Amino acid sequence: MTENFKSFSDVPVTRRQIENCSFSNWYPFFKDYTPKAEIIKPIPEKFVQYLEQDGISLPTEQHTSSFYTGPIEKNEENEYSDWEEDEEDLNVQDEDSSDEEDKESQTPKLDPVIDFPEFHNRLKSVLEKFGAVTPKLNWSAPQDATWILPNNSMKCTEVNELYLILNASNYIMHDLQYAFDDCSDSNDTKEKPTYELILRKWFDINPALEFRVFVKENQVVGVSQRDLNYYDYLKPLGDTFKDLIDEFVEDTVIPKFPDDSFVLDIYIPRPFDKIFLIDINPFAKKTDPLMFSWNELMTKEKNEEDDYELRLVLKNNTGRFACKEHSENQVPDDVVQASLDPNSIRELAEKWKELLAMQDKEETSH
Ligand SMILES: Nc1ncnc2c1ncn2[C@@H]1O[C@H](COP(=O)(O)OP(=O)(O)OP(=O)(O)O)[C@@H](O)[C@H]1O
Repeated sequence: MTENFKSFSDVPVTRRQIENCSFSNWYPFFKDYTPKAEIIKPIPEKFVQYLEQDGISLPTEQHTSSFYTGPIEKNEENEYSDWEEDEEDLNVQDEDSSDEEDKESQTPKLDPVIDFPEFHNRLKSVLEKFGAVTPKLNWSAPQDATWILPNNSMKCTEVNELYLILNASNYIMHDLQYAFDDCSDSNDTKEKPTYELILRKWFDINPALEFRVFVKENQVVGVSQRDLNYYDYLKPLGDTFKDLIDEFVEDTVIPKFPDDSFVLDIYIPRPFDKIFLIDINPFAKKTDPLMFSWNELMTKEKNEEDDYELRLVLKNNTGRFACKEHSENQVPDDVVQASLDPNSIRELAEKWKELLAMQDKEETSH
């Protein structure tokens, strides 16, 4: 083990390292290995404000979404609600805050067509070119907000879907507000990053064939399955995957990527002869270690055969790792179904209210 990595708390991550993982900084090096993408950089300041504002206001041009029924309000935690109860709750606040809210509600919401029309048209033209896209900002994709789209995925085929999913995501807010929070040199400069929007052409990915590769000081120290479900066909393919990963890291990534420790997200589709690069993350706590722990990765040394572990969910440890990521996505099936149809969402709201009223009655009678 080298002196640089004694224990997990000793791992410094710098602003530069985070910036190196920003999509537009690595994409030009690995274009041949990355699914098609369009980078919009810089994005207009007004669009950043639009993402940060309370609530979602969709463009004033004709709404084409079949599921959009009106404004959706965001609360302080960037969560959404259009229940009346919440509005009533808000009224029981001290005068100052209600004044502030009055002011806020009087502030006109930004509107893409009026406030950033060129950017809005650019989004539409990329959608036309690619057919379907999945968005991300510099580092994060809105994986926590798929519940807001009818297909319950990050696939966007129209511009309103882009606005909805980006606005609903806390992961997107993280990129906007906390990107450099854990950096050892984050206090040196308060300078904000140059924000970018990435529109990746959609393709159907088999999650079983996505892997996360941990590289420490130019050595692969571990590879984890990314989707933590059990797939019986993965184990016999282990050696094939490792050969491809070794070659890709040594011959393609290390010669071009500026840091010597990093984490790759890769995809190895059939017939298992090529690697696609999905993302590069910092070798740091903010990157999910998946089936490893960070302590384990930090202290990992190659074994005698100069080998590392490809960790898979096995039949006998299915329960240990099987969990749904991005738990925000776990909404009741009724809600997902209702989001497909405006009438159903109204019915669901009514039912919900009735249930709450019944519950209230029961509680007061006890
Ligand atoms: N072009 C694409 N088409 C369809 N799905 C995609 C595409 N690119 C990425 N994905 C899916 O989106 C997921 C998230 O993408 P990505 O890793 O870039 O986001 P992220 O926010 O950096 O995630 P994490 O925080 O887990 O690293 C990928 O695991 C993959 O399943």
